[in-house]
Amino acid sequence: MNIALFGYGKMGKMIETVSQNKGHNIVAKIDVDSGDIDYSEMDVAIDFSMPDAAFDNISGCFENGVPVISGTTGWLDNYDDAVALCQEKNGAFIYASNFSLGVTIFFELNRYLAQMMSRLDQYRVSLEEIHHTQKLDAPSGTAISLAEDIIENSDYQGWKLDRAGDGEIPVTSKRIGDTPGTHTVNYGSKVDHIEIRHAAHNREGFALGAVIAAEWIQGKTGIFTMKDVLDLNR
Ligand SMILES: NC(=O)c1ccc[n+]([C@@H]2O[C@H](COP(=O)([O-])OP(=O)(O)OC[C@H]3O[C@@H](n4cnc5c(N)ncnc54)[C@H](O)[C@@H]3O)[C@@H](O)[C@H]2O)c1
Ligand SMILES: O=C(O)C1=N[C@H](C(=O)O)CCC1
Repeated sequence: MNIALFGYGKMGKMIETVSQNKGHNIVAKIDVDSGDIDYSEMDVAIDFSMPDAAFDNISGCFENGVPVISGTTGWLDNYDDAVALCQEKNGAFIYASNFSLGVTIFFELNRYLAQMMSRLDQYRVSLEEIHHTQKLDAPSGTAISLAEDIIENSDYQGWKLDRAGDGEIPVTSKRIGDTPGTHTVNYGSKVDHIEIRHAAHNREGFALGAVIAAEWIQGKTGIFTMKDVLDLNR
C-alpha cells in the first residue's frame, strides 16, 4: 500500500516505521512548506499534523480522491465540513482522537461504565489526562471523546477544564516529561471510588492502530470509526 504522511513529526516518523515494518511504501512526507503535492501515487493519506493544518490537508486529499486516516486533534470544529466534503467526493474517512487499539476498547468500557454509574447518585465522575510537555492542545482529544461519551450515557450536561459546575465533568490536564498518553476516568463517592485507566507505553500503539485503519479502509467509501475497523458494532 502506498501511504502519504501529512505531518512528519513524532507520530509521522513512528507511522513510517510501523508502515515499513508491515511492507508498505511511504510515497510522500508532507510537512510545512512542502510545496505542491503529488496525489497520484497515494493509496491513503495519514494525517498527524497540527490543529490548524488538518482540515486543509484532509480536504486536499478528498478533492484528489485519496482516502484519509486522520489522528490530528484540536480541529473538530471543522469535522462536519470534512465529512460533507468526503461524502460529496464519494471518499473514505476515519478520524480517531486515539488510534490505540487498547483505547478503542477503553472507549467501550467508558461508555458501559457510564451507563451503569448513571443509576447511582452517590458517585461523581472526573477525568485526568497526562501527556508530554510538547502537546499543544488541552484537554487531549481522547479526554474530550471520553467526556462526550459519558455525557451521552448519563445525566451530565457538559465538561469543563479544571473547575466544573453542577452537571459538568471536571477534566484535569497534566503535562509531564515525554508521557505518551495516560487517561483516567474516576467515579468517586464518600465511601469508595472506581477507576479505569489507559496508559500508553509509547507512540507505537497509536501508529499501529492508524496503519491498521489505513489497511482496512482500502476499497471502501464512507465515514467510519475505529469501532468499524475492530468490528465492535456487533
Ligand atoms: N489520534 C491519535 O491516536 C494521536 C496520537 C498521537 C498524537 N495525535 C495528534 O497528532 C497530532 C500530531 O502529533 P505529534 O506528536 O506527531 O506532533 P509533532 O509536533 O511532533 O508533529 C506535527 C508535525 O506536523 C507538521 N505540520 C505543521 N503544519 C503542517 C501542515 N500544514 N501540513 C503538514 N504538516 C504540518 C509539523 O511541522 C510537525 O512536524 C497532534 O494533534 C496530536 O494530538 C493523535
Ligand atoms: O501525543 C499526543 O498529542 C496525543 N494526542 C492524542 C489526544 O490528543 O488524545 C492521543 C494521545 C496522544
